[in-house]
Amino acid sequence: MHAIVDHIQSVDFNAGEETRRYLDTLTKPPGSLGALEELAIQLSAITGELKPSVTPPAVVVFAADHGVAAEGVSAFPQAVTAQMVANFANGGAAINVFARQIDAQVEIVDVGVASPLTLPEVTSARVRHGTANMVVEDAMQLDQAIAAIDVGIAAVNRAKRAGAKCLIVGEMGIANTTASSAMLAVLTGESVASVVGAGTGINPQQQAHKVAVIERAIAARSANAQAPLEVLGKFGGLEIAAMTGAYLAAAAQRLPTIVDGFIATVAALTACRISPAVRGYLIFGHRSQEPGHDVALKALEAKPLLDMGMRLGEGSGAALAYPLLQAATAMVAEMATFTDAGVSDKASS
Ligand SMILES: Cc1cc2ncn([C@H]3O[C@H](COP(=O)(O)O)[C@@H](O)[C@H]3O)c2cc1C
Ligand SMILES: O=C(O)c1cccnc1
Repeated sequence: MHAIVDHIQSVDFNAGEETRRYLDTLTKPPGSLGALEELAIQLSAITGELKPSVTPPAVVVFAADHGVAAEGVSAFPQAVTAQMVANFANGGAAINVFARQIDAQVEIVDVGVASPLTLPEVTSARVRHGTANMVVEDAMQLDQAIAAIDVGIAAVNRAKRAGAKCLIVGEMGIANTTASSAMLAVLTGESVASVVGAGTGINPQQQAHKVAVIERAIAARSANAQAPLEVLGKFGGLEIAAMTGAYLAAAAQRLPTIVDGFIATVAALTACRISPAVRGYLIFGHRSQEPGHDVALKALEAKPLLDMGMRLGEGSGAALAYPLLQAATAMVAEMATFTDAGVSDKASS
């Protein structure tokens, strides 16, 4: 991890400004393509190129289990994590469908599922068989969090070597909205009640219980909010750590990265707390319905591209946003300039 962190440089703001000036020479009123123009500017700052490509994209989904599931914080049992990994391997999950739609290669990585799994389609990189219950003890040890971060780094390096020009990171792990909510409350100092949501669909009574479970864990663990790795180790998940590593590696590789929903954004916040320069490489795909997502987005000063009322994870919202990145790059590469098209660039007064 440390070698990668040392490698991360700020995005190239000069390349971004060059694209901003070029966009004003294209045959449209200046700024009229709104957020698409900002996206083009960011993609240039990330890659250092005026006309970058984001094709092909790669999807990496990290799966792991959570000891805190034993507290009854999810609407679904822990066994669903492994069952969904098999579903990913068979190509039947939402992320498989959306990945096919955008011609993305998909890698599924088992970084810590609790039960045995032997699926040839799944990369086996298990750091431990699920985390411990954060109410009782630290979810994992610091060296395990770092090992899981390294799993994420390795996966991104593989995607990059395979030719990926854009990264989409997803997760699967029953009870991971509890882990993410605990991390976010500690990292931001916001109240637990303000970041907790229904996750897979618990009722208001179960949600009050989820808040109480997290409050008990936070009181018992006494983490230093200024130490992101410690917060990750005490409350996080192995897949959240791997996602954190993936964002660090993507920044080191100058790979445009689309952040998915709530869990992904908490991992992104963790990566940015480890290395603030990561922020410039991140594009936020959508606004999740999970209430903590707004808190996490605000902490990152991020504005998501889509608002679809989704609350799934897996990288689904990021995959849906990907065509907007393609549109931004096509706009820069293919639109005619005022000079080329013989169109007057003077607004009449
Ligand atoms: C069938 C199914 C597919 C999923 N795909 C993603 N999640 C999402 O739901 C889980 C988080 O919610 P909670 O904290 O309430 O358990 C994660 O696995 C997340 O990826 C799923 C959940 C289920 C049940
Ligand atoms: O936004 C997400 O990532 C999310 C929300 C609820 C359940 N799983 C994931």
